Amino acid sequence: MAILLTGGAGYIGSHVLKQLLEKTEENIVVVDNLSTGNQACIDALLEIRDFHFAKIDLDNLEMLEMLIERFEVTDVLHFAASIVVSESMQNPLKYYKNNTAKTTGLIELCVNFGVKRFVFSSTAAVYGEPATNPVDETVLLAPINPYGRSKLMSETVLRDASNAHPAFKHVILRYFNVAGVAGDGSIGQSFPDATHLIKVAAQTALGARDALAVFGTDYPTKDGTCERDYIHVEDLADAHLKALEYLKTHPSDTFNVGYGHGFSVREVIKTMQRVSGVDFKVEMAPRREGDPAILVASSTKIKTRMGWEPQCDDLEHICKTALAWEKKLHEN
Ligand SMILES: NC(=O)c1ccc[n+]([C@@H]2O[C@H](COP(=O)([O-])OP(=O)(O)OC[C@H]3O[C@@H](n4cnc5c(N)ncnc54)[C@H](O)[C@@H]3O)[C@@H](O)[C@H]2O)c1
Ligand SMILES: O=c1ccn([C@@H]2O[C@H](COP(=O)(O)OP(=O)(O)O[C@H]3O[C@H](CO)[C@@H](O)[C@H](O)[C@H]3O)[C@@H](O)[C@H]2O)c(=O)[nH]1
Repeated sequence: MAILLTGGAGYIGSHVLKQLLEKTEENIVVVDNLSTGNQACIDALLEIRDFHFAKIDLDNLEMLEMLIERFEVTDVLHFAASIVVSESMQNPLKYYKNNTAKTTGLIELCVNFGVKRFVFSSTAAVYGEPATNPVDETVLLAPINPYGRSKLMSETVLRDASNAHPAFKHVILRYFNVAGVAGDGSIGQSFPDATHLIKVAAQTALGARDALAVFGTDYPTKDGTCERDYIHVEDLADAHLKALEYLKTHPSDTFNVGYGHGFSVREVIKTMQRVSGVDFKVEMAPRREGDPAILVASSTKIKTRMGWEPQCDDLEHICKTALAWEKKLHEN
């Protein structure tokens, strides 16, 4: 029995990998093409305990098949994807190919080779521009960008596969905005061109960028800037461990993972300025294509059904951990 992680060298996958290595005794296999993930992260995690790492693309089905058979993989956590909303507007085919087509190939392989449980990294972007917030899992799914549509299509493939093959069960986790890094500072978000607000704010506070651009100040929100539900990556990682346990005794299902309250772009910037002590330069810019005004999770379902209890629901803490990691990257 073993757990396979795709995209385990990336930001979220590596934090889940860390918790699996620390808290379980399962055999673990990681595949990643290192397009945005990073070898240093794999090396740091190998210090905790041994696992198998293969640098391959998801489309290498031959190698994936060999790994699933050799390690007798029973569980798959599928993180590997392209993730930047704005890039998906410019280059949608990259998203449909890397996210939907390759995920379909992986699901087919899992069904054919007896994988029992599959946890899928979906996104709040499947909700598009919801009529009200917080959103629960039952509201209309109407993504407004190719990234969200590529993930929604994968959700559909997964549901249909489980319906047709009941021995293959899944949990879909719809993450809201993931931020922060591991409290011990051992791993973090390393991709230098990352576009996420909190990482960009930390880089600007440290002088790695001249200014932070606020994308849109005319949204129908509390201060005109977009509102998002920022969830600490360690709480998100814990949801994956709970999802694997849940699937052993429950049917397939879908869960939001967020805190249930939103912060505007201006509020995030103010928080980063406060924790860094740097009044960095902020510039107002036009809206970024594909951005909804507000996305906030209702997380009642995951709390009541899986017993998930967030430990890091604190924007200051999230910003502090992101800043500490950025400092470490800066010094190396
Ligand atoms: N970061 C967020 O706020 C957020 C929110 C919602 C959902 N998600 C989802 O979470 C998952 C992980 O995101 P992340 O933030 O860790 O991104 P990331 O870019 O850090 O991680 C993705 C990993 O997958 C690898 N990868 C990509 N395509 C691959 C392929 N074809 N073959 C093999 N490896 C491949 C990359 O090298 C990287 O290590 C993604 O599925 C993303 O859609 C992220
Ligand atoms: O330099 C920046 C970066 C971001 N923003 C704004 O900050 C908000 C958050 O943006 P970002 O951190 O890039 O995240 P999202 O575009 O909301 O998308 C993230 O969150 C989604 C879930 O809500 C995931 O699915 C995506 O993979 C992940 O990139 C948005 O309103 C952006 O317009 C700025 O104003 N300036």
